[in-house]
Amino acid sequence: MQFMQALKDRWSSSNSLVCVGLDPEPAKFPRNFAGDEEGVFAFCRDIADATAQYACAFKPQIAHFAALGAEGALTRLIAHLHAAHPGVPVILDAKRGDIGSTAEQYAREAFDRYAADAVTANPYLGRDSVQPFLDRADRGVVILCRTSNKGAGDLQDLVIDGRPLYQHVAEKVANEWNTHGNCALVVGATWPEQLREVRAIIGDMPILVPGVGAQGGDAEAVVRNAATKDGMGLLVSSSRAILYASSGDDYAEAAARAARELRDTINAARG
Ligand SMILES: O=C(O)c1cc(=O)[nH]c(=O)n1[C@@H]1O[C@H](COP(=O)(O)O)[C@@H](O)[C@H]1O
Repeated sequence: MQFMQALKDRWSSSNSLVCVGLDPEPAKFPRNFAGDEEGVFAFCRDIADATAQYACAFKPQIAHFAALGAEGALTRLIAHLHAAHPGVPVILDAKRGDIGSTAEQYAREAFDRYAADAVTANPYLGRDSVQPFLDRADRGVVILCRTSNKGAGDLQDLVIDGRPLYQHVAEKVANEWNTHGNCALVVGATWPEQLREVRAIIGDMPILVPGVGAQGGDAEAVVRNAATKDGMGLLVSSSRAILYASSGDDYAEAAARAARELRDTINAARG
């Protein structure tokens, strides 16, 4: 099924806008998990299985696997997510983008090697650098717009033709790049004002919103500023606050509780 349709179906069936981020850091694992490929896979699998009922999507972060030499765990994890939670789209957070011939390999990596339903992409090399992702009409392309980090404004806020660069990104993606209807944008939860501005530019296009939980973003403000009129349109993503809610034997229950609480906070704000 197409990523966008799968996401819409999942928003409805789960009644949740929570995206569960899977960023393994073995130093934070409960003591019975090793930091090897098997431990990384088993920990992420347990968290995913415990939180799936509260998730509209999963988002594994590729560097957290690759830095450990645990790409095999990432392959196994995504295969497990598809098999055990077939309705939940998987977004590979890789923030790719490069000259066309290299971007083509990145698209193959995300969609064919890892079988992700969507991938995050960096637009700053221009359209041709994300075209191989855009061309895969059945997969999602989640493009950085106004990132959650402190330095986001260093470049993304530079004013060109009277508007900050991130607004140009929003406009270009919505009006020019989204020919297959498979694009979404990334805007950090740490920037509620910019979320409101981006929503005004892009209509109903989905926004991936990292930055709640460990980065301190306000989930209620995210919903108030950026939900679509029908109370959808958002993937509010949290990694560490869910993954490492407890380092004890109750790690899976604690993760489920953290995901449920985030869902409930969001749903209360959706009204
Ligand atoms: O594309 C992303 O997912 C992303 C974009 C952004 O602007 N900020 C951001 O934090 N992320 C990712 O979202 C996750 C946030 O993790 P937590 O702060 O632990 O919830 C990390 O995997 C980041 O790489």
